[in-house]
Amino acid sequence: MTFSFHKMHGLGNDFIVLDARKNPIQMNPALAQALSNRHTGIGCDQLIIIGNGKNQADVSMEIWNADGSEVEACGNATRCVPVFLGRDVIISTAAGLLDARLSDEGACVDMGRPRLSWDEIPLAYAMDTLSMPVAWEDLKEPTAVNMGNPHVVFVVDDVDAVDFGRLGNIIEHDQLFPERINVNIVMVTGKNHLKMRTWERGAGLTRACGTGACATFVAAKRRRLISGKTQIDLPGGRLVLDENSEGHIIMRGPATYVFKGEADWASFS
Ligand SMILES: N[C@H](CCC[C@H](N)C(=O)O)C(=O)O
Repeated sequence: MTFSFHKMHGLGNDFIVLDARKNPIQMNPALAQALSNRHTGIGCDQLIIIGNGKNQADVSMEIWNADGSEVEACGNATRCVPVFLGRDVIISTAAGLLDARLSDEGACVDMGRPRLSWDEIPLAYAMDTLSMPVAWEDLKEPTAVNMGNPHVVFVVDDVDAVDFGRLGNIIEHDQLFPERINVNIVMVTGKNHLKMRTWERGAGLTRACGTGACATFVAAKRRRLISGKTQIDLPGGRLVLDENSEGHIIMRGPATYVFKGEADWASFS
């Protein structure tokens, strides 16, 4: 039985997009992992399933990491949905309703309000989340932010000098994080200008992480490293972050449609 898929990416954070609005798809961890595998499958950082929305949502969005874990939010994929559909949309996700609109650079999305208390991240026990009293070698005193998914943000002098492939993996799986964690490192490169990298929960080092950029913006603002609209440079390119009058995080940036493909479900069982 064959199916169509669409390859898209947000600054190189790449996705397999499945349109399940006419034919519902029952995804599971093993199948998500098989489809995401870059050697034996189609290959992606995350698998995105677009379904029919209900109530005020135009569509629903399911997000599966390459390791097969289903997660609550994906900023770069949220920008891809209006580009895929060719119109502005309200998207229902496990993290709530998201407003995603086409824009000159690709898309502009309202990623909602960050959650900042230790039990909303979540952490395994109570702790100040602005400057957490913890360290992993030279990465210390991070800020924790939940953007629908959990993040920690470390401020460093040089993001390119960090052994991030090793440390990111260690931190992701630390028992302080009962749901694991996305790990971000950031440096200030100018007034309201940051440079960052992300080790993603369930996907490892990626070219960009949209919710990571949102969490990093929130952390930098809380630490008074920036004030107002901010440009953030990620390995795959640039995002523009701001906060609206309701405290929602607004993210603008590219979203790219690459190609449509056909495959057979039997190849991934
Ligand atoms: N790895 C993330 C999900 C994908 C987020 C990222 N690709 C983005 O653009 O926000 C997690 O496990 O929470």
